[in-house]
Amino acid sequence: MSLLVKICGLTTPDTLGAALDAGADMVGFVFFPPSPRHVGLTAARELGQQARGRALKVALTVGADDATFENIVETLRPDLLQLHGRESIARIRDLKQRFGLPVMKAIPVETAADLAPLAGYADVCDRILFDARAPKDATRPGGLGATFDWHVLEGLKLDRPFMVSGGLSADNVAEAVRTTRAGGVDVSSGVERTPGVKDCDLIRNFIRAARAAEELSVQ
Ligand SMILES: O=C(O)c1ccccc1NCC(=O)[C@H](O)[C@H](O)COP(=O)(O)O
Repeated sequence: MSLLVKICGLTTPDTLGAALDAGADMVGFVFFPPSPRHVGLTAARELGQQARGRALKVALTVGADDATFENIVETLRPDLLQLHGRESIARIRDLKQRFGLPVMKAIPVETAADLAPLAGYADVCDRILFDARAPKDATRPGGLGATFDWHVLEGLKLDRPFMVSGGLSADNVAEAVRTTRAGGVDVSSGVERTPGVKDCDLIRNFIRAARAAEELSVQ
């Protein structure tokens, strides 16, 4: 079964090109100013044109308002909206109707109790991303390079495709897929030399390692 591989937090043409050339299925762009990976609208337009037709473009936001989404849709032309804030189910329905785009909701995970809202989100979202819950003092809700206990997802029965993220790297991605049986993997810090600075070789190594783990995914 094929495994979706997402490289998130891309900000430059060369690292985006490395991800595309290495066969990333999804490329993520962060629209959250406190993030070291935040992209402005001019860069979003240029990177979006570079990725068009080569991978799914994912726009990542945190509690964004409609005007922000309108600017992102006009410049990046995303294929998928990834919501990392406290977006309600009603807000997600509204966004899907307003922009006509599929939505992937990020669910922060630390313990099994964090799966409580899952059913409601799975009813309205097209995909689910399980990510490590950020510490209370974090300056952003994701992209922190920390794993969560993947056994929390062991045996999960979900009628929506889901991805696993949080602290993934070429060294642990196979174990993450083996434990969670996720249909996709998502990485940001694990392909960076310093926060926000992606490394082409790390990107290539991660994608190679994820492809090697594909047969472990049952989605
Ligand atoms: O990446 C960010 O800077 C970010 C900022 C605000 C909200 C979410 C963010 N990233 C979300 C992602 O999809 C990351 O790829 C995911 O959290 C995994 O990140 P990492 O642990 O660094 O691989």
